[in-house]
Amino acid sequence: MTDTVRILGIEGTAWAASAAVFDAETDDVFIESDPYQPESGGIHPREAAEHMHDAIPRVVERALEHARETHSGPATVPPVDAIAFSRGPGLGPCLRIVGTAARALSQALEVPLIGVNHMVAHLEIGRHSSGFDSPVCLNASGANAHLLAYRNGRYRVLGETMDTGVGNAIDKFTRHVGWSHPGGPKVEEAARDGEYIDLPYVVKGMDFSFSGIMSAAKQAADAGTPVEDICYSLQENVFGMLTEVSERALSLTGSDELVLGGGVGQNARLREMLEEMCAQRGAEFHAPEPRFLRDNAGMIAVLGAKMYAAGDTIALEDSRVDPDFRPDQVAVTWRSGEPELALGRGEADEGEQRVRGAEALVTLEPEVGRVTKHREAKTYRHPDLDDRLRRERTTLEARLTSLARREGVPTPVLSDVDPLEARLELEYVGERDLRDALSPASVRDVGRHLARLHESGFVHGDPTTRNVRVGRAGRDGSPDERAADGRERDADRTSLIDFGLGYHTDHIEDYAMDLHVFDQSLVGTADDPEPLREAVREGYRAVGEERVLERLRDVEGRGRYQSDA
Ligand SMILES: C[C@@H](O)[C@H](NC(=O)OP(=O)(O)OC[C@H]1O[C@@H](n2cnc3c(N)ncnc32)[C@H](O)[C@@H]1O)C(=O)O
Ligand SMILES: Nc1ncnc2c1ncn2[C@@H]1O[C@H](COP(=O)(O)OP(=O)(O)OP(=O)(O)O)[C@@H](O)[C@H]1O
Ligand SMILES: [Fe+2]
Repeated sequence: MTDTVRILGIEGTAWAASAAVFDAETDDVFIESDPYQPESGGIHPREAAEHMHDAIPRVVERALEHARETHSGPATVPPVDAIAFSRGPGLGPCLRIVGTAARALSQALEVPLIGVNHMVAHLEIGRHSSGFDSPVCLNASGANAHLLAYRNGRYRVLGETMDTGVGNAIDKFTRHVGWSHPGGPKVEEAARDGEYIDLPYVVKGMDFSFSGIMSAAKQAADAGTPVEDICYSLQENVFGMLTEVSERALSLTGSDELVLGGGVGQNARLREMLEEMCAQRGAEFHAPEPRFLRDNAGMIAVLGAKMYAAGDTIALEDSRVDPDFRPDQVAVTWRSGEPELALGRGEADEGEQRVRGAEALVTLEPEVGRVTKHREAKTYRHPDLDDRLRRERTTLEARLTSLARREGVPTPVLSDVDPLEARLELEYVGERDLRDALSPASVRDVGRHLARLHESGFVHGDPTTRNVRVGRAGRDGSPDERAADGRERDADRTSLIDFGLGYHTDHIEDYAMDLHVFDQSLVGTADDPEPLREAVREGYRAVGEERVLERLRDVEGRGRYQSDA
């Protein structure tokens, strides 16, 4: 008998009925899958469940056969050590079939049961095959799109889609033009012959939205724009957005490793953009092989083995499936004691005068009180899109930095702007980034500033802990004067910088999103974010409207699994 761990994995959250056997000693992963292919339209939950009902027993049997064939122990010993299954997120009717099969098998073989979060499995398979320590992970799947990073025992959601998953968005467009499911590979194919047309591009901090670009794409198709041009431009904008937010996540966390997960990760253009972005900033990029990107039981078995080694099994009575299972709900038992991301590390050493942000190269001259910010070309983006974004953002940053200041929010004084060159010259403010000086008092101050912007009818757009400076402000406002208003100690006073993603709006939703972006960045950078999140709300309440905070609670309640509806 061998003592190597072998795990049987079962997957069936939506379309892939799949079973796998992972052998931890040889690192071999055997996968047997049977995809559901809708006759027309997208995934129908009932049809998908019928498919699972038929196909799960078949693929499980095939995987078990493989396990028996490769098993060296006596026939009385079970061929696998545990059964791991996707507990969610996914379509309820499909999940229940998988759950039932897994429970039955665990009882029949008398081996433990392991409940795996499908999204965490998409991430862990990349960590497993790359050997990276603590990467940021971009999950680009059908029903989801989000950025995850490990911190303090959980995978934190640094950013995510504000509406549909990325694959579903693409699939809806292809349905509109009459193509069969799944649409992603067809868009990739058609894009080869396309030319660039202007389409919306929406990122808010590390969150992003696909609804605007998708309606524009459908309208363009209805108006007779060549479909290959739309496909090409959809890929450029949608994948450009995902690449940009990934870069923001690397910049915010200080990580220099990125892994990709999910079915859309099979797209060569997406991988090319991520690869190029990472190369440009000196980070490492890894995409697992295609059979591990699309939904598959291999990733369930691999994570199952890690959980098994950590003793993370579940009792039958606790093994209910969860269609809304979020990755940040999972207690990451299999990584305890591992090193954390070195958060708070900047890209520049003390004394060095150049900082590479997510967007720009920033030259700091504190002794003369000056900062020069240059949005350099991002070669992963289409040049037309790149020119447009850099120009727009430079102009907006100049305009809103000054406007905020007039509305009483401390920001740097602007001394020069050149939109064509995407270059700004600003006053040097503060002593350090908020990321390195988090305190309830300082974030309370930020809460007040955001409320004041919103009261004036615009949003910051990217209020992260790196876009707030703390400590002695710029040239005006003597320390005494500011201390005299009795609010915060001088050391906790904050200035806002980097307004390039800001815009005018009177929608409560946009104000709530602004706060949500700040919240997520606190969650991503602080060990104990709760008191800080509370302090932001306190500060906001003092100046702004309660209904924005109410809307913020709605926004937080979203981000649930969305079916293909
Ligand atoms: C919860 C679970 O059921 C769900 N699964 C899922 O979405 O299947 P996945 O295999 O990760 O991704 C399927 C999506 O991946 C897209 N896709 C496949 N090949 C593609 C390609 N070459 N380019 C773009 N998209 C592609 C398909 O169009 C489809 O939308 C998820 O992970 O969100
Ligand atoms: N006016 C300023 N005064 C002092 N420091 C500044 C100023 N502007 C920028 N910095 C420093 O440079 C860093 C990067 O600047 P900025 O956020 O504007 O660039 P970016 O590329 O847009 O970054 P990101 O998109 O990652 O937020 C800031 O985090 C801050 O440390
Ligand atoms: Fe998936």
